[in-house]
Amino acid sequence: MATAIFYASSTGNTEEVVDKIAQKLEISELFNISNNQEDINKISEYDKLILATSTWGDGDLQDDWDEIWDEFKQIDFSNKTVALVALGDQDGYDDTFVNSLGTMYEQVIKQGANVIGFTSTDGYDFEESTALKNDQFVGLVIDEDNQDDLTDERIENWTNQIKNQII
Ligand SMILES: Cc1cc2nc3c(=O)[nH]c(=O)nc-3n(C[C@H](O)[C@H](O)[C@H](O)COP(=O)(O)O)c2cc1C
Repeated sequence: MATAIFYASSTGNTEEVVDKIAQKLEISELFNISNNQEDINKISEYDKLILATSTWGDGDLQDDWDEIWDEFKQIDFSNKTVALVALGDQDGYDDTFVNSLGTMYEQVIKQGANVIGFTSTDGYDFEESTALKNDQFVGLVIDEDNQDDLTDERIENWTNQIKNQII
């Protein structure tokens, strides 16, 4: 079965990152839930998924994810392999850095997901984040506000890391 990416983006940063990931992994099934929140219902049709969000407010999920969150919580993720991506700003929000990733991770594992694609915190500088497990980020973390020069390399490394499990 094909792999799909579901994402939402307020100012376009996550969208840009998702487009690059899709290109690297040759994934053509992309669903922007900022355009159509109903698309969330299609998650059940895939057993391999990449979910991407940015972080807003005080470590919150991006607004469109937030709006469908009650529905999202009902999705059964058992037998699904999931890789997570989050965008944040480690300088401006160093005590809630990519907390949206932590929120998404906790929810999908509660619903039975096999989450892959953890990454090192080397090269990031922040005080606190809920997106950590055993000192690793529970997905790919991108900071377009402070480290956009590292984005392509981070995407390259991460897509190579997950390729065999997600495609
Ligand atoms: C008002 C506001 C609140 C934010 N809150 C957080 C936050 O709590 N933690 C974090 O890591 N990033 C935070 N960010 C940074 C965004 O997640 C970041 O700019 C991201 O690249 C936006 O992606 P998008 O355009 O796809 O929505 C915030 C940005 C703004 C403008």
